[in-house]
Amino acid sequence: MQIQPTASHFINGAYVEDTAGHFIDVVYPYTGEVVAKVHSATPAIIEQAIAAAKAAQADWAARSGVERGRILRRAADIMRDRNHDLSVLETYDTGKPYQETSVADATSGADAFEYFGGLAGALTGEHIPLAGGDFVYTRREALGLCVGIGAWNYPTQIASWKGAPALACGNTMIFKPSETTPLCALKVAEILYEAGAPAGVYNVVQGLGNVGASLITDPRVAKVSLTGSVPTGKKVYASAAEGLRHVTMELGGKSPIIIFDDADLENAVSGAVLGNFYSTGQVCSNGTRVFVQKGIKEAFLNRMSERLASGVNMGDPQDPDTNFGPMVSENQRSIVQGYIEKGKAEGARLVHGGGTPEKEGFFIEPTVFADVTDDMTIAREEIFGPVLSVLDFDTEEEAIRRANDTEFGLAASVFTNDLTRAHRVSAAFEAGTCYINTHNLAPVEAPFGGSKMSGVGRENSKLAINHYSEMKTVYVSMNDVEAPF
Ligand SMILES: NC(=O)c1ccc[n+]([C@@H]2O[C@H](COP(=O)([O-])OP(=O)(O)OC[C@H]3O[C@@H](n4cnc5c(N)ncnc54)[C@H](O)[C@@H]3O)[C@@H](O)[C@H]2O)c1
Ligand SMILES: C[N+](C)(C)CCCC=O
Repeated sequence: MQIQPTASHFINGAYVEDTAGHFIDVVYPYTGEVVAKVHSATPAIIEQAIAAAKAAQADWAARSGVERGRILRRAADIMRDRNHDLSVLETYDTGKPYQETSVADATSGADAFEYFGGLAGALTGEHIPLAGGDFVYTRREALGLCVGIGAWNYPTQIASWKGAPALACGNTMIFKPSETTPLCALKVAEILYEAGAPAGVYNVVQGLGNVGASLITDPRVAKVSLTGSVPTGKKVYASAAEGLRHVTMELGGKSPIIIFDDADLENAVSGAVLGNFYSTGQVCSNGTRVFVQKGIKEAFLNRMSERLASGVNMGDPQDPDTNFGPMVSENQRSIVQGYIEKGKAEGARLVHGGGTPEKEGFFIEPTVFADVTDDMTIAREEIFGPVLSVLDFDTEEEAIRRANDTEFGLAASVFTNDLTRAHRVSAAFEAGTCYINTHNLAPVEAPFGGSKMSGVGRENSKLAINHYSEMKTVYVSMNDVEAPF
């Protein structure tokens, strides 16, 4: 497996380098070793990428949707064929276990290219008949050059979820991965080019926030789509607003899971496991505030502790038997440790985990707190690590009110066997993505995104097309022009 990429950036159909850019170390979270180095983009690299993407856009948009779609579907096939290698790379980049990456990352990227490749040929405007024979038709047109900026938890998926709808609509893209996980997006660019995307259609440049900031203030850029934290989202949104650019903001969360007494306990525990410990808790939509009705609280805590004690296999993430990997970085681990200490200090009851195992890598144990109250720091702030907080409640009204008492609104789920309650609670949730009797599934066919401070716009599904295209109205007169003088 080649970990060091051919060069740091992929621009205009080729790997390019500018060694004047400062080094970014790629650290394998399991060993702490530097496994690759990339150079941050210099102003010359940024200019090269913008010029290439801008120059390629008109020709790409002028091709038929069927042709664009064929290229995207070919890219999906290549991604599936190379799933193993892409998953190994994703594991080096993030530390997530291969057991996860082999089913959730390149496969999710391939789904996006297949889905939006399928839609590309079906993108149309409409015909609107008017009085007197006049009519209007609308043309669905690309926005132009789009910038994608990624977080570090799903580098292949984020590069694909942004690239697929953008390219399907006839836009070109410059994608800047997170500086923590710079490798996977380069493979997405390579595959798209190999699949037939013309040079300049999908480009990748490396760098920290300053590179992202330079990209989105360039007047040639029409749209920015960010996946990242709320503080970054506020800055990027404000900056995009200066140029009235289109935006999609996929930001953080502090999502609730409500478990009623009548829920299937085993399913509820499984949902809370998926919603807290998958990807070692580094998932935006995690349901980290688990509201459990008092009647089943102790049973829930006991079963959760048993499942964690017997089921977690923490270790070498490249070993297919490992199901729990390290945190992405030393820094992220110490942030999470800080929250665990705060939880203890503020009076939450530590039920499971809380420690850092004596082994190499940035590991932290899956951690469960009970008796958490709404005002505790661990119940209010996004931790982005494997820390589950159990809060108990009496009534449905109370659970909904407390679940919604947050600035975030990314996801929410309800576990109950009462059909009408399930739909009532889902309707009451202030969140963009809700689940009944499950958590954290994100098929490409369904819109994904947040409300309140968790985001603007939606990724995936047919809705994403609206976020990467705009309608031009053409009024056609079939009559003489009536004028007052
Ligand atoms: N809603 C979603 O779909 C989703 C998915 C994954 C992660 N996230 C969120 O992402 C966060 C974790 O990721 P992170 O730590 O990489 O987030 P982050 O906000 O620190 O960084 C995200 C990206 O923004 C770039 N950036 C930083 N400052 C910038 C600026 N001023 N201008 C332009 N770009 C800038 C970074 O270099 C990085 O590529 C969490 O809050 C998580 O919830 C959200
Ligand atoms: C597909 N998941 C697991 C819901 C992750 C979506 C991206 C959030 O971090």
